Amino acid sequence: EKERTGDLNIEEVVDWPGINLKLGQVSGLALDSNSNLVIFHRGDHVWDANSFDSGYIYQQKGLGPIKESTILVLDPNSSAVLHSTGRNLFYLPHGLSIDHNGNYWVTDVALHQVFKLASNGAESPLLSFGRALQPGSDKNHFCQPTDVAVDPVTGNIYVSDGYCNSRIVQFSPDGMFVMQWGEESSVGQTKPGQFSIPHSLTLVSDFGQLCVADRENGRIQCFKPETGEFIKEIRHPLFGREVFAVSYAPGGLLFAVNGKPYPGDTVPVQAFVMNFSTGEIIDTFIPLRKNFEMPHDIVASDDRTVYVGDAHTNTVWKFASPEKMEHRSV
Ligand SMILES: O=C(N[C@@H](O)C(=O)O)c1ccccc1
Repeated sequence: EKERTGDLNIEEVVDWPGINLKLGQVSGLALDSNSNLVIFHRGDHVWDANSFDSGYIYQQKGLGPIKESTILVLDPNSSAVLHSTGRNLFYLPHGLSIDHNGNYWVTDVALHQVFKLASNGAESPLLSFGRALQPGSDKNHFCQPTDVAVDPVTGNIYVSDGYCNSRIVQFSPDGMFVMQWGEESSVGQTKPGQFSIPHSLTLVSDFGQLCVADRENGRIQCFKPETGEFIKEIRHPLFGREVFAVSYAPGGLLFAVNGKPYPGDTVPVQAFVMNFSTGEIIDTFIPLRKNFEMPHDIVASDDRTVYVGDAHTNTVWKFASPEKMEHRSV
C-alpha cells in the first residue's frame, strides 16, 4: 500500500508531449527560467558494452560527434520544440544543468569533459573543462564526469566525477580548480564521503546543501558545498541497490529515481518524492504508459511538474499532481 502521508499523488500527464520527439538515449533533463524543459540526448550514439576499453578510453571516436541536435528546448504546455542545438559537439552526452544566468552546463562521458554553453545555441562552448578523450583524475582531467551544479549565490561550479572517479570537484565562477572531496567506497560498510558512481547533483538552495545520487551505493549524500563537509545521508529500502538521479524543487521536496531491480530483487524501479528536511518518502510514482527501464534523470519545478528521462526507452515522461490538472481543466 502506498505511503500517502502527502497529498501529492503525482501521476503521468498522458497526452504529453503529443509529438514525436525522435530522441536517442535520454541522459539529462533541466528546466530553464521560463519552465521550458531542456532535454540532453544521444541521437544515434549509444553507450553500450563496447563504448570504452578497460582504460575508459572511448572506442567509437570514428563515428564522429553526434550530428543531430542533442539539446532540445520544449515549451512546457504546447510541447513545441522552441530551440534545438548541440550539433557536432558531443559523443556521449550525460549530465545537463542550467545556471542562474541561463547558461547550459553539460558533461560528456566519452570526451571526459564538462562544457558551459550559451543558451542562444552558439556552437563554441563558453568554458570547457578536462582534456578531450583523455580520462584522468586531476585538475584538468575527469573520468566519465556525470553532472554539474552551479551555485546561484556564489557562482561556484560543482562537478560529479564520475563513473571511474569518486569525487566532487569545485571550480570558481571563472573556472579555476578550487578543491575536491570524496573517495572510493571501501568494501563492506560505506562511510560518509565515499562514492560508487556519484551520478547526479542537485543544489538544495533553501538549506545550503549539495546532494549527490551515490548511484551504486543506493543512497543520497548531502554536503555543505563550500567545504565538502558531510551533512546527511538519505537511504530507504524502497530505493533498492541504485539511486540514479536526484532533484530538489524549491519549497522543500526532493525527487529521485532508482535503478531497475537486478534479477531476483523485488524492489520496483520508480520515482520518489521526499520531504527534504525529514528524508521521509511522501509519494512514489511510475508512468501509466510504458515502463521505466533506466530512468536516468529527473527534474521537478516548484509547481509540482516533474519530468523523467530514460536512457534505455529513449523516452521523457511528464508528471503532475491531479489537483493541479483539475484546476487546469476547469
Ligand atoms: O550505466 C551505464 N550507462 C548509463 O549510466 C548511461 O548513462 O547510459 C552502462 C553500464 C555498462 C555498460 C554500458 C552502459
